[in-house]
Amino acid sequence: MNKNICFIDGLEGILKYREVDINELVELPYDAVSYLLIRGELPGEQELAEYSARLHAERGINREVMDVIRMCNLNVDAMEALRTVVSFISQFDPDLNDSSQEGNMRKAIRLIAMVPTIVAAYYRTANGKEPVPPDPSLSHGANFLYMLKGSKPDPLEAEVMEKDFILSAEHELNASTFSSRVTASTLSDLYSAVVSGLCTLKGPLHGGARSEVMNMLEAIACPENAEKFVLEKIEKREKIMGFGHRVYKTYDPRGTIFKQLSRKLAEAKGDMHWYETAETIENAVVCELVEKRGKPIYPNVDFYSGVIYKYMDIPPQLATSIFAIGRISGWIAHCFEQYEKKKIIRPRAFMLDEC
Ligand SMILES: CC(=O)SCCNC(=O)CCNC(=O)[C@H](O)C(C)(C)COP(=O)(O)OP(=O)(O)OC[C@H]1O[C@@H](n2cnc3c(N)ncnc32)[C@H](O)[C@@H]1OP(=O)(O)O
Ligand SMILES: O=C([O-])CC(=O)C(=O)O
Repeated sequence: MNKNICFIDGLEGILKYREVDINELVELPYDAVSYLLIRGELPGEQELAEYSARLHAERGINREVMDVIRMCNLNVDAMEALRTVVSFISQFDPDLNDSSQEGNMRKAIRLIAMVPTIVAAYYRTANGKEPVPPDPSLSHGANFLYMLKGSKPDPLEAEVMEKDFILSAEHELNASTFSSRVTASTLSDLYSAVVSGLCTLKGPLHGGARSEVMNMLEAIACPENAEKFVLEKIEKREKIMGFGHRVYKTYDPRGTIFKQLSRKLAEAKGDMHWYETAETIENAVVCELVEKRGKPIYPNVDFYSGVIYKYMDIPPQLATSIFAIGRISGWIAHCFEQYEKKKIIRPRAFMLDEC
């Protein structure tokens, strides 16, 4: 029997994927974490080499897909493009209607491998640049940055990207995973389930908050403006993006790691500006909400990840689609578990009263 995909202790701030703590997972390659989520066990050396080789071999996209990406970037934003293109590529998958475990695994590998290529190609073509083909010698994170920017990434940025994908990979029955699982529960195909996840991740109360955090940082611009911005928002009873969580009543353990990583990047670049702006926002939100509500609200996974993207020159428009690159392994792990159950998820309407 497989270990639970995810364990969250929202009071103590503990997160595990398949019983491995997030602080240990973040030291592994994304491919190993993806394997762990989907297969249920950490891979041995040989298994990891084989899994990575399969992922690296499936990173390319064909000309028809490139044409659709070029069409998308005339009209739609990155998440709309990603949703459309993932739906479009299903027709090229020879295993689309093979619902055996092996057929689903082949689809999973293609999806995990191709999504970063789609996001990077969308970004480059939208900015009048030629897409950069994937480099099979690079890790998941380094290859994504290479396809996005067109040059081999600095090692610290590659490491941070890899960790970002790991920290974003899985979070139990969050809204997007739930919608992927519902789709899988009808025994619909894996592409359809991933499209459901993308559609749900896009909203600003979920993964869309990551883009909104970056827009907020840009609007605030410097630490001196942060407190006033926060106080005005709270006064108007508006939400501060990147704060609060349905499950965590304490600091999100991924928030702690993202905060450390954003400080590391800031120091390496000799530019504390965005880090200090973010920290001032955090202090103001925590103090003001303790004052107003008697209890604080802490940064969630979307807050300091947005700071990291600022340091890596990633535009806000891409932030949520980059979240999806990490989260797809979690969606797929849940779909596989659901396929095993062969049971439709069909809650009753009264259950929504508790949401
Ligand atoms: C990957 C992810 O999905 S992580 C979450 C990303 N989303 C965001 O960052 C958006 C901002 N945050 C939020 O909207 C919420 O905190 C959610 C959606 C994450 C969690 O929502 P819920 O558990 O339903 O909490 P809910 O929205 O009911 O908030 C409870 C209280 O805290 C307040 N609150 C919650 N989040 C915030 C926030 N970010 N800023 C200010 N106040 C907040 C609410 O106004 C509410 O106050 P009240 O009791 O006085 O009415
Ligand atoms: O779990 C949730 O509700 C939101 C989410 O996806 C995350 O925090 O990663």
